[in-house]
Amino acid sequence: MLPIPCLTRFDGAMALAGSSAPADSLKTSSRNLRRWNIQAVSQSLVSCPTWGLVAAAALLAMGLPVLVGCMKRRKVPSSPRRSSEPGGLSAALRIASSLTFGRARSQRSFVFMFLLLMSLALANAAAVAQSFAQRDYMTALSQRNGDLFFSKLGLAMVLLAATMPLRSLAEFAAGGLTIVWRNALTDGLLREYFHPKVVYWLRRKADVPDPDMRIAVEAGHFADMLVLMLRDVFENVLKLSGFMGVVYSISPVLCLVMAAYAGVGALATVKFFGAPLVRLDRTIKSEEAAFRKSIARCLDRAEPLCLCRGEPSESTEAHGRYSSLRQQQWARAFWRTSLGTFRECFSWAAYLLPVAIVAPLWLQDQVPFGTVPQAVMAFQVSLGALTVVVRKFRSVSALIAEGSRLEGLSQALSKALHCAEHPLPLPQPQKSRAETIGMDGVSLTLPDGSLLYDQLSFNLKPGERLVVFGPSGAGKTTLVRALAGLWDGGVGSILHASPVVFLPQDPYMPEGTLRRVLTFPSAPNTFLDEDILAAARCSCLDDVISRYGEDLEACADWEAVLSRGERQRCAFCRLLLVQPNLAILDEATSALDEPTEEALYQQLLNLRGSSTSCEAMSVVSITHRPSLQRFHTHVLRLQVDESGQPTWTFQENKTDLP
Ligand SMILES: Nc1ncnc2c1ncn2[C@@H]1O[C@H](COP(=O)(O)OP(=O)(O)OP(=O)(O)O)[C@@H](O)[C@H]1O
Repeated sequence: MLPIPCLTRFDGAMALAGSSAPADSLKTSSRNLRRWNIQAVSQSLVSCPTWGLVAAAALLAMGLPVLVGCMKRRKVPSSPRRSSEPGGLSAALRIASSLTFGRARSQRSFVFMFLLLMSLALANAAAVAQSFAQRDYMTALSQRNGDLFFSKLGLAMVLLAATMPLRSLAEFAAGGLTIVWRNALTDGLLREYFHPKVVYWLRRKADVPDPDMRIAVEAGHFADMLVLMLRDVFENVLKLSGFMGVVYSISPVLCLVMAAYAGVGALATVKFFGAPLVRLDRTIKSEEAAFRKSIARCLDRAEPLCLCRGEPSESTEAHGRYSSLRQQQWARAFWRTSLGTFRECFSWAAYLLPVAIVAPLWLQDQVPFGTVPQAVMAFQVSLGALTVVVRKFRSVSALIAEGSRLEGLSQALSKALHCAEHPLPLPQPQKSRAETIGMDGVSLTLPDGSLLYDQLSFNLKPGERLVVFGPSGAGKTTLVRALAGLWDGGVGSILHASPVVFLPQDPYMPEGTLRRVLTFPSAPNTFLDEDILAAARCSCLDDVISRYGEDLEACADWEAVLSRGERQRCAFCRLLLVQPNLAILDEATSALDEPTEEALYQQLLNLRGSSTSCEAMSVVSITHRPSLQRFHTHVLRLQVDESGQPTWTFQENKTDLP
């Protein structure tokens, strides 16, 4: 039910009018009373010190936060982290428009938007009709016309009843739209995030510290707030179109005053509170994410942290982050308080102005009494619609902050996608079977421009195996990165066989079953159970599979329960199952004892590449252990000469093969 707040202000006059005379003499006596009332009102307006006090208090309450806000503006603490998020409103608008008109739009979102718009439009029409019914029953009440009063009251109740299902429909449409938009946002971000090699480049190149939080939490929150905002805008435009006409029909002056007042309010809000609140919201979001990540990281790396007794140091770090976050939160609390006070003062006018302008019209007999509460209601609703920015500014600023963070992630993903598709030098799959790896004039550089190696060239034929030696930091892993397309500094040409399997020193352990761990990243039903178990035994994993009763569906936190050597053997099992044409092992057996390592390499010698039926698989091994040399046909040595320049030698291995 819409409010009728000014009724009580007129009940004294009504009581006087009602008790003074019979109905036919009412007009004359009430005219006298009205004259008396006008005098009384004007007298009290001029003379009563209370009014002056109220006005002074209002001015002070409105001015003080703005004044303190101006003083504090310089004191908004700057974040210790430099944010690379794109600019606020435009970024949020870009995301919103991509959901509505861009790639992420869907037919279902239009259906929900249509339902939302229709239900709000009908509910609003019912509310306008209700305001007229209200005017009539209030007038009937002042005239003591019981029949008219009850018939108009009945009409108002029918209109109210019609509004209820329309409001439920609007609620449902808003909920549906939120889900559709959240899906669109999350799907788009996830698709890019899991595009091959994008995660690597996102971590290396982009200053986006918390993509997980943005995708998992903020995308949903943004969709939620965007729908609420859209609903508010729809609702307020409709209200405005309905009730502003009502206000204008009652008093054009009131309509003008209202528009001017709303304009000033919106401008003051955006100008004084806009920039600092949006900036603080954005900074707090980033710092909260960094704070959360620093705590989660300690849990992830719990064992090494406890072993090096690093808790006090990490605790100091976490408290430091939190204290910076707290400063930002205090600053935001101040600005929000100022905004809230301003909003309160601003809304007083919705009670005072229409009464002050329309009551004299009734007192001069120019409008019926019901017009006064109707004017108050229409004024409040229209002013509310015009000042939606003032009222909802906290949500607007949070929406802008999250929109800009999502746009920041989207831009970082595009950049990472570009790097993933254009690494330097660009490794190409081989065209002929004459070689499994060919490097021609490859020079790799570090981000600071220093040279790792110059004009590196060598070839391996199918079945040949290369071992790479070199001191720590010589660039052995960087060579693997260049082969995998994970490097962006260098020139030259690289060819390699396909399929190729990379085995890093610290292999990736997925969540889930033992089957998934032993076959990752192949689909679960790619291999037969007996083949998986046989490959696990060949990888010296007998202990692990018997510990789980040879149950491939067993689940555990594999990162935590398997030793590093066991994890390396799991990765080796994947290699035995896939049998690619080329395997690249970067210290992939470094955690194993020598007999186990040699047993695994012996297995490699027996493997045949998946598409070369007669040739054995080619292997590139990076290691610090000279004992592995005898399993390889060629040796590449990366060194640094006396003058500090990187050099390399590539030779055939003359030692006897096992
Ligand atoms: N993303 C990067 N940015 C800057 N420098 C890097 C980056 N990655 C590697 N480096 C530097 O490149 C050099 C070679 O690193 P790489 O990991 O290839 O050495 P490595 O020979 O494999 O060493 P180790 O035997 O210790 O594993 C090192 O000095 C390292 O600090």
